[in-house]
Amino acid sequence: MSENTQSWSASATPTRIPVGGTAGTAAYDVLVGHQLLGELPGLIDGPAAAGGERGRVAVVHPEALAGTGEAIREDLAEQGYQAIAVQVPNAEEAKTAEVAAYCWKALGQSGFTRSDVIIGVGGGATTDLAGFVAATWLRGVRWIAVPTTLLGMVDAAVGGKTGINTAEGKNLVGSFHPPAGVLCDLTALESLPVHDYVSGLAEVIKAGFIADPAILGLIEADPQAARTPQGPHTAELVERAIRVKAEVVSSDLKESGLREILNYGHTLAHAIEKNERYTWRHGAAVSVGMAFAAELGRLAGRLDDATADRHRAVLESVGLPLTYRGDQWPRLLETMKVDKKSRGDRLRFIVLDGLARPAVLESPDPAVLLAAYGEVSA
Ligand SMILES: NC(=O)c1ccc[n+]([C@@H]2O[C@H](COP(=O)([O-])OP(=O)(O)OC[C@H]3O[C@@H](n4cnc5c(N)ncnc54)[C@H](O)[C@@H]3O)[C@@H](O)[C@H]2O)c1
Ligand SMILES: O=C(O)C(=O)C[C@@H](O)[C@H](O)[C@H](O)COP(=O)(O)O
Ligand SMILES: [Zn+2]
Repeated sequence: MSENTQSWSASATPTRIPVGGTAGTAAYDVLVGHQLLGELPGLIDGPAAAGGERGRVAVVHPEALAGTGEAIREDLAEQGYQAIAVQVPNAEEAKTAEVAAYCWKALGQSGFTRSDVIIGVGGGATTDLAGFVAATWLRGVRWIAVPTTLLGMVDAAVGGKTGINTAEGKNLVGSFHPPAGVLCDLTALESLPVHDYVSGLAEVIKAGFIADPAILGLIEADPQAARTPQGPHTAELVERAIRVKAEVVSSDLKESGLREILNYGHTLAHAIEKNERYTWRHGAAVSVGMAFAAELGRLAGRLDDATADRHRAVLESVGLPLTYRGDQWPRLLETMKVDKKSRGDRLRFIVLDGLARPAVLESPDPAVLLAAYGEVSA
């Protein structure tokens, strides 16, 4: 499907979800609506703008959004910015040290200074990369996220976790570097292939299990409708999931405690992604990871059967996977040991003590881990 180039014309009032500044970082808003690109100059110039000379802007976008990236660059150039477009590979192929170095080169060659701004336009892979490049260039320049996937809007673009993968694991190199603003134009979702849209639903469902069960009710009421951006509850699902994330990261930007709940299902998910050389969509891996975490919670005596079973039902109803290769357990276990939640030799998982009651499970019995994996093995 061809991309759906976003428009600059005046918008109906968007929903504005505030994200509080912590750890010395500035607060910002996540806007959800349509035709939001008119907000860009205000965000680029920042609160201290004196109406003077307009600086440099780099629009980082994936191949799939070449038209959108160029349209944004042209519009910014017409408004007086020295705008460059930096095209990067689609999906996880962009989250590498080589692609980050390519972006640094583009910034260096255009004379990018500390008052200049990066705009990441694309899915979570693109905004993770663009944010990481912003965090590292000159030790940190401002950046704006324009997420164009469901997953990017509800999760990746919000909260300032930026980074790239290495051969040893997912997101192993990165920085906490919040954006100056996030523009979620729901129109962009219309060109997203269905499997990418459904992948994003995994993070929406995660937000439902860890904090906002109303999300689960909206999806369970009509799972087929939830699979498309035309569904009746799309805006509400997007906004509810963003509010869950915004509330968590507003109080714990650097993951010293509460923020770990956003990693529900991710310990196994990241191991699967690495095992598949990052060819699986993140949301698909998170789906299997949540099915596993539910079994782990149940077998550890923490989670009731009804809530554990509800994971399988709701994930399956929208077409997300529940199983992974049984013979891969030893490799997955090795990879999970370098998960960022691990401390020394102690594996740590997020489990549920009940619906919307996330908690940490420390050093689970290896037999329980294996039994939980048995429940999601194909
Ligand atoms: N930083 C965080 O807090 C955080 C949170 C969740 C996920 N993530 C990361 O996000 C990434 C996954 O993001 P994703 O699911 O958005 O996938 P993605 O960024 O890989 O995008 C999926 C595909 O869709 C294309 N695409 C993007 N927008 C499109 C559009 N509107 N129309 C057509 N095609 C479009 C992309 O080019 C890509 O090929 C993973 O790397 C994951 O680790 C980060
Ligand atoms: O924002 C967070 O914190 C999350 O854990 C959200 C996750 O959905 C996301 O995939 C994140 O990138 C995982 O972070 P990591 O620190 O485990 O790499
Ligand atoms: Zn995730």
